[in-house]
Amino acid sequence: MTNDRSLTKLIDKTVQKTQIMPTLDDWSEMDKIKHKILVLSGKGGVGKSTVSTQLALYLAHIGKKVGFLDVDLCGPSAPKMFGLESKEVHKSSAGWIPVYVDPETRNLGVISIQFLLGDKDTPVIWRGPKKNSMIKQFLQDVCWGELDYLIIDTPPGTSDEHISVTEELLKYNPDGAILVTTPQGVSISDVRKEISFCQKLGLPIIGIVENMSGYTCPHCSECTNIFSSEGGRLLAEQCSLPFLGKMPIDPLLTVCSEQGKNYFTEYPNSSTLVALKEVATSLEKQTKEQKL
Ligand SMILES: Nc1ncnc2c1ncn2[C@@H]1O[C@H](COP(=O)(O)OP(=O)(O)OP(=O)(O)O)[C@@H](O)[C@H]1O
Ligand code: SF4
Repeated sequence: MTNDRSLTKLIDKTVQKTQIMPTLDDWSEMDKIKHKILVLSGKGGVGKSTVSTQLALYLAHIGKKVGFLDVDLCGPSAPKMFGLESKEVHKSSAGWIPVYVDPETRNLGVISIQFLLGDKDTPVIWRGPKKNSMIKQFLQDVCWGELDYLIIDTPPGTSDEHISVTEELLKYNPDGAILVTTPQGVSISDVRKEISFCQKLGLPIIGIVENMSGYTCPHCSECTNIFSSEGGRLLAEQCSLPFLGKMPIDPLLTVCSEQGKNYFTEYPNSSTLVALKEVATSLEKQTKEQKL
């Protein structure tokens, strides 16, 4: 006969099992995605969303199939950066259909809570459990189709959303996390916290990107180090992590992000594009090596 205690244990085990084992439906959608990448930063405003959106645009630009999931529920910025602010997401019987940056090629699909809100000024005032269930739905109910990369942009820090998205993603064999930092000490010390967050949850770290590393003059393309430089590279060396590259401060990039324009088609010969190519190449190399 089963007593109360063993029954509770049995239920706990079943719950754990159903939480860990994805259903066949979950596998079929997430299994079509080759590389699943989380983008994290310890501090706000270091350019995490800029780096992740530009990386997604660049990967799509070189012919990859890319999905972009914005799990910043309280401050979604991806729709604006992709020029999709007024769009709405549609639901089919199979799940949500991403909003495509170019509806013809459909090579870059985006999902953000902003597409569900209608009014972009509506604030999301949700407690942890509601946010967690939204994130879970984002990871299970979107019809991405076959993808080379799914890039997941997160809010800054290590909050409830990060734990939920990481735990959920770990069910689907992710490649790991890219950590974005600026070269200065304060941001670097926050990245150390992100490193230990990843280590505690068992999420591999793909590498570190140093953003706002020097200033590219929009007139002469001269790059000047206005802050200390190389902090991200040094941190990567100290922690034995791959350094994926650095992106300069480029005022033209700010303008493109603000106006939702594609930087590469606007400035195809810029030094920032060279920097971004380096980051994308390192990312491709690291994710290939990790999956071997
Ligand atoms: N390399 C860069 N060159 C020029 N401007 C940049 C660069 N990186 C980021 N920015 C600008 O800095 C501001 C903050 O960037 P972004 O929103 O990407 O940061 P974030 O780390 O995602 O912030 P949060 O997580 O707090 O929302 C934006 O106005 C963006 O255009
Ligand atoms: S960086 Fe130097 S060369 Fe370029 S516009 Fe400014 S002052 Fe002129």
